Amino acid sequence: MSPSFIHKYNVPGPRYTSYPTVPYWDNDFSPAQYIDSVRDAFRLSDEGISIYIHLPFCESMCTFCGCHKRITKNHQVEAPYINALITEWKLYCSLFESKPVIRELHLGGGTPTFFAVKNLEDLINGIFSCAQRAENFEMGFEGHPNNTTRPHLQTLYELGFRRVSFGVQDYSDRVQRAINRIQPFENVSKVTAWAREIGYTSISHDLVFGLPFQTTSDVVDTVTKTVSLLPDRISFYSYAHVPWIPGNGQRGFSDADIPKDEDKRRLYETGRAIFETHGYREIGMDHFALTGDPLLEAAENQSIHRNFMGYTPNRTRLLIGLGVSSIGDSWTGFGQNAKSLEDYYQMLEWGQLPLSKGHMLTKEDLIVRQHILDLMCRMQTHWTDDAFYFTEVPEILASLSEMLADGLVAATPGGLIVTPEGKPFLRNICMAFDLRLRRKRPDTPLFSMTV
Ligand SMILES: C=Cc1c2[nH]c(c1C)Cc1[nH]c(c(CCC(=O)O)c1C)Cc1[nH]c(c(C)c1CCC(=O)O)Cc1[nH]c(c(C)c1C=C)C2
Ligand SMILES: C[C@H]1O[C@@H](n2cnc3c(N)ncnc32)[C@H](O)[C@@H]1O
Ligand code: MET
Ligand code: SF4
Repeated sequence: MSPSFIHKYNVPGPRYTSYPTVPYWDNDFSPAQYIDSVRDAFRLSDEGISIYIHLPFCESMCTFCGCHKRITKNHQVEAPYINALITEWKLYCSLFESKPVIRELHLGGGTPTFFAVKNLEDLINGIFSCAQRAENFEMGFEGHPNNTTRPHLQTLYELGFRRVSFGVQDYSDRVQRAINRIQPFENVSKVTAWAREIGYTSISHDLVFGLPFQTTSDVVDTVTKTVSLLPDRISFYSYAHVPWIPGNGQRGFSDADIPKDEDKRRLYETGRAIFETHGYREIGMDHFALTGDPLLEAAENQSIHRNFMGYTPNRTRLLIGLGVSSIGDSWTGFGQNAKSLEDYYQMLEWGQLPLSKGHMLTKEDLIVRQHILDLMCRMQTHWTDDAFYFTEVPEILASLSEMLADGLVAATPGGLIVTPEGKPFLRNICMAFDLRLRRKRPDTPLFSMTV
């Protein structure tokens, strides 16, 4: 790729797990209105619903991590948190006229495997005390290779989990020291083998490129070790440097230690080349999978979807987020829970859903969201149908003129298609459609860099 493109287009920009992006949500959010939209979405969701459960605790702080977490070695925190999650879920169940059917359930974090097996079992049994599994339900969790035990894997398997993703990040000692995460290959190899023996059908590894001190040879080594374990899926995330997010703990290295621009892009391309040699195919912005993987099939038949959890092969109308900081999505609205444990517990004690902010989508938001989703998931969009046309389309095309001239996007009749050269700049292309960002550029840092 031409370095001049990187210099031209590498700017701060959202990852578009939602539209509008969280910083652009309305300030005057009404929980009651959001709750009504959840009820409406529930009535319409014959495909079943999705649940995301955030388990925020970790024993130690990885200093690259952008997730919402609370560091503690005190495991007394587990039981009250599990009880609160079940209380929250029962509040949702009381909104619905029939027993919820769960199509997809994901445990994320933080570190789900921080919790004792028994507590995770109580959590899942609590959820299914007032819900049932859809015929084609899918359940997955994020496991930390340093603390996932065989009983974790075995018990969760018996409860119906078939997907697991392990945080790997990078195998180099120097990088691991800089991100305060010492994690030998043996640990990853062991948990991967257990998961496979037990019968998990989708084992995924998370890697990150652009970490402090990470070199091309670190990526070669990490990716080579990763493919040797043959995970079904690999996420290869671009390091998001967002040290201004309160409490995220990104520290212990300086800006100068982080690979940038063409150096960072080279790390990605180095990894991609090795994945492709080993039969992995690129999906969307940051995923790879082996042939036959449902995510790859969904990408190929264009049914792939994107939400707060990233890319998914299923599209449900309703996503309920449980736990601190979780985000729910009723398609016409978003709602995010309180970020602090104290506020989260307090609101539940008052018998309220612990929602602290959110956004109801306007007609315009819904159209823009569809375009952004189409670009992120299908690498193209169009407005030939009146329902997808909006008055700013000519203005958006004008603002894309340089990317059109550079061959990163191409015009189609009544639409746009992202070219292979344009894929690294997908976030930039989406930014052209982001009417809320166009109207008000942020005056403080909000987003990580697009490259
Ligand atoms: C799987 C873990 C992660 C989740 N998000 C991130 C990680 C590592 C990192 C991340 N996500 C966003 C940003 C902001 C900057 C950017 O590059 O765009 C970062 C560093 C986007 C984002 N994700 C959530 C919010 C509130 C935002 C900001 C708004 C936006 O850009 O859309 C919430 C969120 N992220 C994750 C989950 C599970 C989640 C919901 C609770 C995953
Ligand atoms: C859930 C996964 O999210 C990824 N992850 C966590 N923090 C960041 C960040 N700042 N930038 C990119 N990816 C990150 C890790 O790979 C983790 O395993
Ligand atoms: N906390 C786990 C890990 O670091 C899961 C991924 S990060 C949210 O491995
Ligand atoms: S990477 Fe995982 S273990 Fe590390 S701080 Fe983030 S959530 Fe916790």
